[in-house]
Amino acid sequence: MSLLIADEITKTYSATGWFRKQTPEGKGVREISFTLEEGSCLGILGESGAGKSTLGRIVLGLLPPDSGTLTFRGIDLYRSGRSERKQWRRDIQVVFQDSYSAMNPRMTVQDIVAEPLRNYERKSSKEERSAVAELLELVGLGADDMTKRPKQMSGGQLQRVNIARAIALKPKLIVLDEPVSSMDMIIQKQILDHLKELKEKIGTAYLFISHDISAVQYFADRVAILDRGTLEVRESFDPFT
Ligand SMILES: Nc1ncnc2c1ncn2[C@@H]1O[C@H](COP(=O)(O)OP(=O)(O)OP(=O)(O)O)[C@@H](O)[C@H]1O
Repeated sequence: MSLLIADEITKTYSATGWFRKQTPEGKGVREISFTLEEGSCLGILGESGAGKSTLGRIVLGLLPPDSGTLTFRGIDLYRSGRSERKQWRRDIQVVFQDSYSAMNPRMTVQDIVAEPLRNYERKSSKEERSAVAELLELVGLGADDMTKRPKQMSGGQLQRVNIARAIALKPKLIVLDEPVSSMDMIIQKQILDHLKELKEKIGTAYLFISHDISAVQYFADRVAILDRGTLEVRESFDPFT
């Protein structure tokens, strides 16, 4: 059974008020279908405005579709009950492009990474500290980074903190929404290599959303092209066809 099945998902935005001129009726995503297997990576490639974030938000449970179904581990997510939704929030995590704005600047790295553990698991402070140290090590940071605050870290380091937080609960799936877009090439490659390594170590699947052909080609097992709201899954991907 596939980990995630999107079946004919449609979400269109109705243009109202000021947006009436800017957003022609019907923008969004239309009849999107794809499957994602456990431990694999599907790249969603699309240019600005293609509907990438819309799709990401639907998968994260933040935006109910108008029609279609999203089945995760055999459960129809948008028609599921409270406890299944809680499990969904735990099993599907996200890493966004803008690592700095995704975190509270007053919190320490330890607090940021420990947040999901505090929400879902009961750990003593000693257990929490060693869990956070282990997570930081997994993403190539050190235990001495624990006491730092976001302002004391580089963009690449902050994105590693975000990744450590995203993997804290050993999710089944991570939505990577342009996770390396704001970084220079060397840091991009480091982060992507680290994410690849984590995929092998913890068996997480990824939905890798990006406008960057080379990053998607380098990182994803399969690629789907999102073009003005419609999705075409390609088994093999040649950017020039
Ligand atoms: N809340 C909204 N109300 C109206 N239209 C919206 C809304 N959100 C997105 N849209 C429109 O839907 C389309 C898809 O937007 P979306 O943000 O999903 O695209 P994207 O591929 O993520 O773009 P980008 O890479 O620029 O972030 C765009 O034309 C956008 O203007």
